[in-house]
Amino acid sequence: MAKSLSGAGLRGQVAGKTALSTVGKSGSGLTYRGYDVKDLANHCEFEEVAYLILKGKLPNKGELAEYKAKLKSMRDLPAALKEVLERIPKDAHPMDVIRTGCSMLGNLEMENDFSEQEAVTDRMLACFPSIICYWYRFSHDGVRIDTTTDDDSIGAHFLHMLHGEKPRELHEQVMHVSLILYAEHEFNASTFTARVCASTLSDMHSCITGAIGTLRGPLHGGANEAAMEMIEGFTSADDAEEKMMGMLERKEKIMGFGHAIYRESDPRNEIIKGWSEKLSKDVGDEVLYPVSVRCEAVMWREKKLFCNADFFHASAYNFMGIPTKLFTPIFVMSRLTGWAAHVMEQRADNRIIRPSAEYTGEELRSVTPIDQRD
Ligand SMILES: CC(=O)SCCNC(=O)CCNC(=O)[C@H](O)C(C)(C)COP(=O)(O)OP(=O)(O)OC[C@H]1O[C@@H](n2cnc3c(N)ncnc32)[C@H](O)[C@@H]1OP(=O)(O)O
Ligand SMILES: O=C([O-])CC(=O)C(=O)O
Repeated sequence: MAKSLSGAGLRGQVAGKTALSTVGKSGSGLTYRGYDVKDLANHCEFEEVAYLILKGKLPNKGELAEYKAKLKSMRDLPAALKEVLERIPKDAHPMDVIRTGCSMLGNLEMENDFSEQEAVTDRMLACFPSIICYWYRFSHDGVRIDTTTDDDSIGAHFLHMLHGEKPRELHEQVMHVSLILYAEHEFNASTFTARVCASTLSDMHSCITGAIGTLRGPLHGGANEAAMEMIEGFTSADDAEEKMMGMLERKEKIMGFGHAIYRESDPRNEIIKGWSEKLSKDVGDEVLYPVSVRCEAVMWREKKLFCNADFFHASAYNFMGIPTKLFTPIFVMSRLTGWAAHVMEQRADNRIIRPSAEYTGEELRSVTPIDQRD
């Protein structure tokens, strides 16, 4: 019954102001500070877009070089954080690892006051890939990796630490695109979490830790992992169609499809789909990409549901040799920019976020003494 209320999930309600992005407005599907995401994905590196989101303008060459050099210099992890990461078991979920890593960093390098908000954000941007890969390689391969690579970009740094070798140019390029597509998305659930936390005047690490926990769920960022688990169970496009029809008959939710705001398509899909196709050819894949394309066709034909940003990210990441459980942490490495910018925006014009609830419980009643209760 609650779902039929027009306000369920706060859908359609304006919960605050932002100058950071527009989602699903007519004319363009997604813009960051006035730029179409397709334009950004075609022409920019992720670090340019991070700069745009966090500092308000696209950097010129000198500003970008300086920003990248600064981020590069902050990739190493404090010894106490490495110790914590080494104690987290191999079967932990990497989203829990990055959540703990972010929280621990907040203990070691606390944001003392809001004048440090940009500095602590840059530090997180630089070292989140190190946190993920340090834990992953220690727990899975028993090695203590060097997290101070000299790779030019955050995406290349991540792939280098993960695979133990410098990534190919194609893979670095895909990481730029992927991180750009995931960077910012208005008042999605994880960003709203960050803003609620910020509205109490809490610190940046607490806001980001809460947002990571919210992104983890399969209805939000976790959908890229869930989509991968589904498509790798299909042996061919025909097999995918048959099994999906069964899932739809059983009214199962199909991860990587649908959206709370977009009605006809997610503008990020066609971009990542194009790169997934390119990577599929590159690795000589004859199953995963055709399976994914068939899933898209079946969902549209049967339900008018379209792929969201997560669906083709699954195959794209898989073609680059990225383990499925690291998919959502990559989303974190990127969305951190949007989250932090929203925290800064909330702080700049704050009122504590505290909505009201429609009470559906018992009428007022009095306490029965404990020895008289059933
Ligand atoms: C980066 C991101 O976070 S993008 C989102 C990632 N999440 C996923 O891919 C998870 C799968 N998708 C979903 O669960 C939903 O589409 C959400 C959470 C994204 C949006 O939820 P809502 O805003 O409630 O969806 P919406 O109101 O459009 O749903 C309309 C109907 O379509 C159904 N539907 C929506 N998505 C799906 C899906 N993926 N599979 C099957 N049915 C679906 C809903 O169940 C609903 O039917 P009902 O009214 O009979 O319950
Ligand atoms: O906007 C949303 O609800 C979910 C989403 O696509 C995102 O956060 O990228």
